[in-house]
Amino acid sequence: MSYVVIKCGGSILEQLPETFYKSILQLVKDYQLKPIIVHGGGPEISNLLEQMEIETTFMNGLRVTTEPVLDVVEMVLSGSVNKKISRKLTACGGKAVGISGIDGSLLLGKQKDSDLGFVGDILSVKHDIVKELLNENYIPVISPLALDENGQRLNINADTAASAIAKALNAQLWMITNVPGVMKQDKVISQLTLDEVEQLIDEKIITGGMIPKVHAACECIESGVKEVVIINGLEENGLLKLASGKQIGSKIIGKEVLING
Ligand SMILES: Nc1ncnc2c1ncn2[C@@H]1O[C@H](COP(=O)(O)OP(=O)(O)O)[C@@H](O)[C@H]1O
Ligand SMILES: CC(=O)N[C@@H](CCC(=O)OP(=O)(O)O)C(=O)O
Repeated sequence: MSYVVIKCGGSILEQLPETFYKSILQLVKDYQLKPIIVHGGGPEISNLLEQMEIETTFMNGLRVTTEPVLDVVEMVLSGSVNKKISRKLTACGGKAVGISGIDGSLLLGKQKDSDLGFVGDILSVKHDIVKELLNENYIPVISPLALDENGQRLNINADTAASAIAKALNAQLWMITNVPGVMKQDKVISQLTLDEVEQLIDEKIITGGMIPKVHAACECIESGVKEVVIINGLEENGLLKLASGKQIGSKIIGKEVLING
């Protein structure tokens, strides 16, 4: 059994069909994989903030997080979004358990940059709770919050949280989003090296929410994670295609693979 972290982006969550959740269960049954879901919820947070007339801004794809914003982030991520995913997996016959990165002291973070407020980087992952759930055949569904060493809550970008968890478990990382991968001039780039990622950011071809995503992907690859791919959640049987080794979406690789020697 090997682990796979499936990061579900808020950009696509509302549109994921029932077959997506069913295929998560099929990964267990037919491919001997142990899935761990890490989810975002950026658009849902922005919607509620707007309804509450709380202003929200982003810097390089990360939400500037004041105390009132943090309350909404926790409410949306660990509340409605987390429970909705658990409910959908349960409705398909899965054993899902929704937790946040705070539960079981899973994610220890530290404030990233004072300009971003309560936004964190991950210092360590205490994965006991995840392993115990997996051992009992539960599917962990994790929302991206962390505590710092003083017990302060931190808002963690979901790609960053997924990457840290994949690294800690030496799991594959599949990032599910609303685009077919990293795009350049309307075409998907099927393989990208770490250097190419930086170049595309410099050229402003990779922008916004794709920046934390590719950075999280690169960190994983640098620390030895076997496979990191970015795919569209609406790709038909996308998860099963990945499980059977088919090349879809964008794969982040350490260095160029020379096909003919
Ligand atoms: N080069 C690029 N290729 C594909 N998407 C890009 C690129 N640059 C920026 N993006 C944006 O990144 C978005 C995905 O990031 P984000 O909205 O944070 O998604 P998620 O909620 O799934 O994490 C895409 O919808 C697209 O608007
Ligand atoms: C620090 C930071 O930006 N946190 C994100 C957490 C949710 C997230 O990452 O959701 P997506 O995967 O849908 O983008 C936020 O507040 O929107």
